[in-house]
Amino acid sequence: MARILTLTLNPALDLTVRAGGTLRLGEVNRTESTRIDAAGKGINVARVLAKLGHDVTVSGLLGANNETDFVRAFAACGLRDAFIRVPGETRINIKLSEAGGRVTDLNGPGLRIPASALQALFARVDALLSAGLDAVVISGSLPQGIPLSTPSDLITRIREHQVPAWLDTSGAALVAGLAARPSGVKPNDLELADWAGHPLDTYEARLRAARRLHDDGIADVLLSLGSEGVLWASDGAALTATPPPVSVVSTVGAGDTLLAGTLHGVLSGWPRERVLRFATALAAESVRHIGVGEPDAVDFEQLHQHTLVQSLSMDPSAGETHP
Ligand SMILES: Nc1ncnc2c1ncn2[C@@H]1O[C@H](COP(=O)(O)OP(=O)(O)OP(=O)(O)O)[C@@H](O)[C@H]1O
Ligand SMILES: O=P(O)(O)OC[C@@]1(O)O[C@H](CO)[C@@H](O)[C@@H]1O
Repeated sequence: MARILTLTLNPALDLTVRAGGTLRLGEVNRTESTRIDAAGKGINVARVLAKLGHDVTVSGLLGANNETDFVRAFAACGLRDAFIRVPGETRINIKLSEAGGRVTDLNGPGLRIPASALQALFARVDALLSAGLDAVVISGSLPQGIPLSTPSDLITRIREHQVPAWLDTSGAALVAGLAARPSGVKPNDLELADWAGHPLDTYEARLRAARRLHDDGIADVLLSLGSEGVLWASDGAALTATPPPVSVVSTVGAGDTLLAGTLHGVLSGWPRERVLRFATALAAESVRHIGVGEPDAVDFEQLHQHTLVQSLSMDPSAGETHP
C-alpha cells in the first residue's frame, strides 16, 4: 500500500444529467436521471486509488459553504481530508450524457481564491511531504486568482522531497507545469496539441510530441486518446493500448481512472505492459457508467483480456511504428 496525495485546486460538484435520447438545445428536454457527485480530477483519482487499497490523502482548495457532499464522500471512500477551506461555494459542473454516448461538459471557472489560502495550501503540502509520501498527483484546472505558476511551484517542492509528482492539467497551466518536469504527465491529445502548437492527428505526431517530453526529462508521458486508447512513453520505450469494446454511458473521469490505474501499477513495481493493460481496462470499465472505474466489476478479467497492448519503436520516423 502506498501513501499518495492528490491535489485538486479546483474541485467541483458534478451534476450529471442523463438524457433519454438526444438533447435538443433551446427546447424542453425530459431527463432520465440526475445525480450530484463530489468530484474534480484529483478527487476522482483518489477514489480509484483508495479502491485499489492505497492510503490516500486529498487536498486542494474547497469552498466552505457547500462542503457537505465532499466531506460525506471522503468519509465513505476512506480518503483523508486535508483540503484548505476557502470562503464561498465550490463550483457545480454540468455533465450532459446522451443515449448515444455523447457527453457534454459545462465546467465553471471556480472560486476566486485569496492569496492567504494558497499560502496555507503550500504549508499543508510541505507538512504532508515531511510526514512521508510515495507520490503526489496534481490534477485539474486552476481556480480564479491562482497564478499559472502554481502547479510548477508545487512540482518543484515535491521534487525537493524526491517524491514523484504526476500532473494532469490543461492550457497555460500545463505548459507552465511541464517546464518544472513532473515525473509523470497525463494529457489527452487535444491538451498535448495545445502545448505542441499543432494538431496531433497522426500516430507519428503523437509519438513525436510524447517523445519530446520524455527526452526532456519527464519519465512517464501517458497520452490518453479517448476511445482510441493510450500511448505511453516511458523508460525509453513506447507502448500503445487499444481498449476493449464497451458501450459508453459517461466518459467523465475516464482519464482520472487511467492515471490512477497507471500509478497503481507503477508503484506496485509491475512490468510496463501489465500496468498499461490494467489501467486501460479500468478506464474502459469506467465509461460504462457514471463515475470512476470499478476494479471489482464482475467482468473486469474479461475487459483485461480484451485490452491489446503493443510495444513500438520510439522513433516516429520508423515505418513499422504505426500500430
Ligand atoms: N469509448 C471508450 N471506450 C473504451 N475506453 C475509453 C473510451 N473513452 C475513453 N476510454 C479510455 O479512457 C481513457 C481516458 O479517456 P480520455 O482520453 O477521454 O481522457 P480525458 O480527456 O482526460 O477524460 P476526463 O478529463 O473526462 O477524465 C482513454 O485513454 C481510454 O483508455
Ligand atoms: O475544469 P477541470 O478542472 O479541467 O475539470 C473538472 C472535471 O471536468 O474533471 C473531472 C473529470 O476528469 C470532473 O469530475 C470535473 O468536473
